[in-house]
Amino acid sequence: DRLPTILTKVIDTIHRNKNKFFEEYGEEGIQAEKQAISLLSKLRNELQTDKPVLALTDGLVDTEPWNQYLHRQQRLQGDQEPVSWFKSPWLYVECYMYRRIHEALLLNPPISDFDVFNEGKTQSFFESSQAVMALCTYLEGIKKNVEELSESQLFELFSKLVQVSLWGNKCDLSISAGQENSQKASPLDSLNSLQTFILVDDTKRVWSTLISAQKLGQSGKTTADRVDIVLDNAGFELVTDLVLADFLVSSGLARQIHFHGKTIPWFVSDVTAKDFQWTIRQTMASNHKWGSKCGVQWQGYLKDGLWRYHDHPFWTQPHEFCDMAPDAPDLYATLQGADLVLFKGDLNYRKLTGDRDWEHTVSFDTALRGFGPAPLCSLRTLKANVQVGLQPGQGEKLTSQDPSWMTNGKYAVIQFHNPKSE
Ligand SMILES: O=P(O)(O)OC[C@@]1(O)O[C@H](CO)[C@@H](O)[C@@H]1O
Ligand SMILES: [Mn+2]
Repeated sequence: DRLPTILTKVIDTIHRNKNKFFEEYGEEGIQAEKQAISLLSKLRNELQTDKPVLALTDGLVDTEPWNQYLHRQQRLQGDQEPVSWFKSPWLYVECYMYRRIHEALLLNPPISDFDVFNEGKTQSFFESSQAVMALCTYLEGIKKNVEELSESQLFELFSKLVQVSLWGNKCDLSISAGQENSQKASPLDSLNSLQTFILVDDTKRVWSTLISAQKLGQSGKTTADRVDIVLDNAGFELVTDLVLADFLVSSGLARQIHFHGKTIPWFVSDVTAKDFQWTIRQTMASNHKWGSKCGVQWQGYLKDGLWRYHDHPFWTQPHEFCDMAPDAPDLYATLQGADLVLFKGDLNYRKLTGDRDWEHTVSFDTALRGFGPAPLCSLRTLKANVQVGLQPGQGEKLTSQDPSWMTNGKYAVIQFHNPKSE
């Protein structure tokens, strides 16, 4: 239901920007706009009428892996019928739609790098600005006396900011098919009342991992070397991740944070390099004292190499993460350098667990099927029907109380896996 609506909005966005393309590129811009819309209308028709999934033709670095994946699907389903939209795994065709949107633009220079989701992402940031400033104010308050805090006080703050980042994942524009979905109130006030909606809470295990990774650093202080954050959505969610990352670095819990974003516009609201830089610049430019102080600090962390931003085409392919070691060994090796990897959001959870119809009581470790480059934790609000690691009877109870618990975004998990303790 959602995908055709999203495609229609994409077409409308391109059309609304016709004048901008004309001003920038003249008649060539108008031709590109028409061509891109025609490709996207064709795509919508293919999707709605269960046509075969087609090979990509745009010659990007990931075109070949995508086309190989199509062959893989074809082999899996047998060679009688072509792989088509309704008869293929949801995870695969949903990812494929976003890659085809990118292809439609890429094949049409000069508008190839137009981000069709940019308007929604920036709007969602501006609509959350009060909540953003409340978070920045809170963070600056913590940082004033962070040196004097005991380990248990640090744990309390860590747990709180993990939850803020967790609930930040409610604000995604894909689940709402692009409808406005921002954070209006300060999330800090509602953490207590949201606690009962966290179905699995492994925060203490995450904390123990961070603490046991503390080594004596060059500064003469003990710290873990590196925490990686596999980002999800721009807008409010990204700010919650930056706030958590700032806390980790400024409290000395981690020396470095590596962020992982997307190379192309993805699932409506996911973070690209441009969104990442824009969000930090925008926060810096805010006329709120603590907001701009945070923005300046974040820019400084990037300049000093304490924060790094990476992207890799694997994040915008349809593969489950247990395929990462063979299919993207360089990315797997990068993640192996982290003391802890945080995976944000629902799509990452689907890829961690392979989006299978697991029994809810199957363990997270089992569902990962060997994926474990480093200790890892999923921070995810539930929006798709896969959930593992629950207690016996927990899933049944939820189904009877709230039948759409797996998809309505009201529930969440903080789920941890340590490959070293297996
Ligand atoms: O990964 P996110 O941003 O938490 O969620 C992405 C999402 O909204 O998009 C799909 C629905 O179209 C689902 O995978 C999931 O519910
Ligand atoms: Mn997302």
